[in-house]
Amino acid sequence: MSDLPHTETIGDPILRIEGIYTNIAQYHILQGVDLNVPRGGVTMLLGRNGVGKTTTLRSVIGHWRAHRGRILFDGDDITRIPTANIARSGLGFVPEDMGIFADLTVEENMVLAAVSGPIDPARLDWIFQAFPPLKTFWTSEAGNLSGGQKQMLSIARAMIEERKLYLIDEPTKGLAPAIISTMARALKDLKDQGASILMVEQNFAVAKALGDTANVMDDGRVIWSGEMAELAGDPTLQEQLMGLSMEAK
Ligand SMILES: Nc1ncnc2c1ncn2[C@@H]1O[C@H](COP(=O)(O)OP(=O)(O)OP(=O)(O)O)[C@@H](O)[C@H]1O
Repeated sequence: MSDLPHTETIGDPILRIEGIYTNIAQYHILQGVDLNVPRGGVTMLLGRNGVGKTTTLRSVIGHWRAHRGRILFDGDDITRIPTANIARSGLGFVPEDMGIFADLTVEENMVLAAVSGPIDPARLDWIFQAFPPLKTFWTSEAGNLSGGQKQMLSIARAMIEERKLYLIDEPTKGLAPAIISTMARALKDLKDQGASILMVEQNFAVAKALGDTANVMDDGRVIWSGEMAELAGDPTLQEQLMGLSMEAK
C-alpha cells in the first residue's frame, strides 16, 4: 500500500494536518492523521463507515480537539484556536447534520452565516440560481423545508461568503438523484470559481466527478493519498483500501 506518494508534490497547501490524534470520551478515534489540502480544487476524504472522516473535519474546525499533532490553516497554527475564530478566519463548514436553525427563516439563516457583514447581492443571486427553492422559500422557517432543501440551505450558508476553505461533510447523503445532481452542479460551480474544498462523500459518481485528489482513511489514519482519477480507475486499489470497489457501493 502506498504511503502518501503525492504529498511532496503539493506546494503550499491551504490546510496541513500533521499527525493529529483526537479522542472522543475514552475512545482513541484519530490516531495520527496526516493530510494536505492543496489550494484550489476538491480534495476527497474517503473510507469505510466509522473510520474517522467526520472526526477529522470536526477536529479542523475545533468541535473536537486534537491532543497531539498540528493543524495549519493558510500557514497559521489553528490547533488550539476557538472555533468561532477559525470560522472567521475564512473556513466554511457544512456539517453532516446540516447545522441550520430550524426556527429561523431561510433569510435569517443566511444573514447569520454572512459573518463579515451584509450579504453581497451578486453572491446571493448566484446562490438562488444554484438553489432556486431558497428564493421561493426565502421567508419560510427553515424547519419546514424538505430534506433536500435543508441541505441546499446548509451549503448555501457556507457559500454566502468567499471562504479560503470549505469543509463539506456528505452533502448528498440521503438525497434523491435529482437533488444530488443539483448539489453536484453547485459544488462544481464553486470549484470552477477557484475554491478549495475538503469533502467527505460516499457517492462514487459525485466523488469521481468532483474530486481532484483523494485521501482514504482507515482506523483513524490516512492510509492512501493520490489523484482521484487514479483511485477511480483502479477497482483493485479500491477493494484493498475500502474493502469494496466504489462502483459496487
Ligand atoms: N460523540 C461520539 N461519542 C462516541 N463515539 C463517537 C462520537 N462521535 C463519533 N464517534 C465514533 O468515532 C468513530 C469515527 O466516527 P466518524 O463519524 O468520524 O466516522 P466517519 O468515517 O465519518 O463515518 P461515517 O462514514 O459513518 O460518517 C466511530 O467509531 C464513531 O462511533
